[in-house]
Amino acid sequence: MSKYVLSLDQGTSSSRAIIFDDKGQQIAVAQKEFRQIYPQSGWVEHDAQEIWETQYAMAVEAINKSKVSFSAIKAIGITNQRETTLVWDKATGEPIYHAIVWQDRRTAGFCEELVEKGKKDFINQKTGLLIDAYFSATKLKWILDNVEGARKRAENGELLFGTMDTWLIWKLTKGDVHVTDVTNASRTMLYNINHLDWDTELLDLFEIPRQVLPQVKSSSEVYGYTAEGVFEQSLPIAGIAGDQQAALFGQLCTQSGMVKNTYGTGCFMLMNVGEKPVLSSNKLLTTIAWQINGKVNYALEGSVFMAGAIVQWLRDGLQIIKSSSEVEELASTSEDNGGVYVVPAFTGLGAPYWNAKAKGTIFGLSRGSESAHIARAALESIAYQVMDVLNAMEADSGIKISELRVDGGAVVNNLLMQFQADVLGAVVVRPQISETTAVGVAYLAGLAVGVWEDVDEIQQQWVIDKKFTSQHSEVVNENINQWKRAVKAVTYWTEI
Ligand SMILES: Nc1ncnc2c1ncn2[C@@H]1O[C@H](COP(=O)(O)OP(=O)(O)O)[C@@H](O)[C@H]1O
Ligand SMILES: O=P(O)(O)OC[C@H](O)CO
Repeated sequence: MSKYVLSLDQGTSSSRAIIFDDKGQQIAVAQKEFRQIYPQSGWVEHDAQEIWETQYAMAVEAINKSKVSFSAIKAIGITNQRETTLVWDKATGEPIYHAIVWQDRRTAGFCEELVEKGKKDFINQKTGLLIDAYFSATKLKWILDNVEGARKRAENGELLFGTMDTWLIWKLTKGDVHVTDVTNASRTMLYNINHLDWDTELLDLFEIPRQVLPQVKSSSEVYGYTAEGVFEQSLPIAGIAGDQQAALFGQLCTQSGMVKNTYGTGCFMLMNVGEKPVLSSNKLLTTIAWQINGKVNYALEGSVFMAGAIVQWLRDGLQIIKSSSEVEELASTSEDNGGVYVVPAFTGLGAPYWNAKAKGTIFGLSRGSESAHIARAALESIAYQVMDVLNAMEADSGIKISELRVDGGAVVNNLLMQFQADVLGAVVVRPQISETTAVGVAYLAGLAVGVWEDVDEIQQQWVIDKKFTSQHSEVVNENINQWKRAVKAVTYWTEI
């Protein structure tokens, strides 16, 4: 009889639930978007109750759609938007404030102060992270400082902190289990990735009482069981991973030097660097990839803020396409970019630049420029940004990357994938399973309960859909040079 795993994929814009069978095949999926709350410019919040309600409803819907019996579902795996920060009352289960989302910039000023105080290396060596409002620590501090009475209640042990994995498990177990895993902990800026524990000096720096923090577990073990009445039958919760780490696992990048890139709204590239952390000299992050059977794997990570989002802008802002999928056809009507370059720094530039003040810019317009050139330049800009991150990764790791495994909504675009291979001078490989995040955590959960014996067994389930081989040429070299000049010009504009 087949065995099944339920994956809960709690993302930034929607809650999804997917049932996988033991061949890694998707049996049923349910997805629901929830509200994005923008109380002020630069602030982004989620209603944590809505996250729980949508995630729970999707789990029930996916189970019903799958027609799989509860006894055949062997485990639940949870993967989530990372860093998003919630504090709730231990006794009532009520959040004391909305969840502050990873994109929220309200603590940027405090982060600048920390940099000015010379805390950069101190924090980087302990956490692998750069000081930024992106991570949970300053968000948690903000809640304790700004919600009336919160700090006192936290010190009295009345409040709990968690990222979305922790919150969902606490709800699924009706308040019985308060845990997270190493991958999520490694994004808080409170966790020491060398000692694998919350770091006392960091807790002091950010004034965080230890008693609010969840227990940190591996990414693959039974953390607890769903409480009575949640589902028809109690199910073990056996896998947790931040969504980008889950995708790295779902892409079976289990050997040191293997790299995946996810092309969604933004891009997240992760490289498995093995069992020792590698600190970056090129403004990448060091993070924990997973912990299985006591063994920790580390990763280097680079994020690009604007990837698929530039295509959304062509659709909603410029209105030169009606749907994202039309971009490939429009870009293909021109043989080249006609000398047009887009630097999509609409919300600054991410890795490896970390220029928060950069603005989006289009270069090289002429009377002959057409919407096709802009569409092509926009797609090319995604590939150049990924190239910059990959080059930084090669420099940090000392490894020449010859293959990039890709996933995410934009990888259906063959023109983009071919151009990506061309500028990287590497093979771009698109697997058949597109839900790499959800399948990644299904694997982590299934490994813990024996659905799969080991990684070797899972390895065979990763099947290639299409390989894009590099056709690197002089023209591509020239394109890359022009891109570099464009980024320099944007940087100059920012400085002025
Ligand atoms: N054919 C396409 N070419 C390029 N980008 C696309 C295409 N189809 C979808 N996208 C982009 O992919 C993104 C959605 O991917 P998804 O993985 O669902 O993102 P997220 O998880 O960040 O919401 C959108 O930004 C969309 O514009
Ligand atoms: O929910 P996603 O797919 O946009 O991913 C968000 C990342 O985990 C943020 O670090």
